[in-house]
Amino acid sequence: MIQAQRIGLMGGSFDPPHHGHLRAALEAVEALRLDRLLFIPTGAHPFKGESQRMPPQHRLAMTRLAIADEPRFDVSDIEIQRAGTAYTIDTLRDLSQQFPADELILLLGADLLGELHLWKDWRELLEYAHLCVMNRPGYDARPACSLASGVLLKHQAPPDGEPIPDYDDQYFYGALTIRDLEISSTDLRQRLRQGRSIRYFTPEPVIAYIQEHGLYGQATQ
Ligand SMILES: Nc1ncnc2c1ncn2[C@@H]1O[C@H](COP(=O)(O)OP(=O)(O)OP(=O)(O)O)[C@@H](O)[C@H]1O
Ligand SMILES: O=C(O)c1ccc[n+]([C@@H]2O[C@H](COP(=O)([O-])O)[C@@H](O)[C@H]2O)c1
Repeated sequence: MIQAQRIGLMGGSFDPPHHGHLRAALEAVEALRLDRLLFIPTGAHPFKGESQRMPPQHRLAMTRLAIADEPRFDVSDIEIQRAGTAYTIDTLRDLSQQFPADELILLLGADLLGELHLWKDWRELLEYAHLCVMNRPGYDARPACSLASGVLLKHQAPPDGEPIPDYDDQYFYGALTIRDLEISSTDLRQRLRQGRSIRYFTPEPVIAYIQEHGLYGQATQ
């Protein structure tokens, strides 16, 4: 009999991917005992205009290069292939059909929590996946707790007065504390535009790709 797998999902623009993404993903794999982790570069983003971002084929290629050394990591182009706006709820529906016997865990950095209530059908995300929120420097994870308690109530709230638990199979919502790494794609893009190095913030093959294709204002090599 095939054993059910625990599959982590990490959606993002990955514009470009960096070691903040990779460390967060690896810590989630270890802490949550994930068998695999899928990086899912966004297609047409619900909130971000496409003119503000690198075209999806470049973000997909850079993400593939970034994760190449870790056998438990994989990249899904499911959102890039989909026509129309790429909503996470649609991705979860599709993946839960693709992996019916497996357990899906959606990983979110704390920066996403402030806007989670604006996502399409956000309360229904939990019909398809566990949610796991990871801390991120500069973002307050506390709003997560009030939001999460709303989510928990729909399923199985902790008894009155008890704090939101850390990751626990009993609950659908979990918080995972990871090592703080103050790295963002915004900062990397800014450095590139200023002609500064992004070495050691992201794997070398990603830097080579950026230079080869002249992305983010780099001269083509
Ligand atoms: N340094 C980091 N530590 C923890 N989580 C991170 C870190 N960087 C990104 N993430 C998480 O990875 C996912 C994808 O992030 P995204 O691709 O938007 O990167 P970003 O650095 O936030 O980009 P940008 O600066 O363009 O907004 C999100 O859940 C985000 O919270
Ligand atoms: O489903 C939505 O309505 C929705 C709205 C905004 C963002 N998301 C998802 O949030 C993830 C992180 O997005 P971002 O903005 O950090 O690139 C990515 O997987 C997006 O598809 C999803």
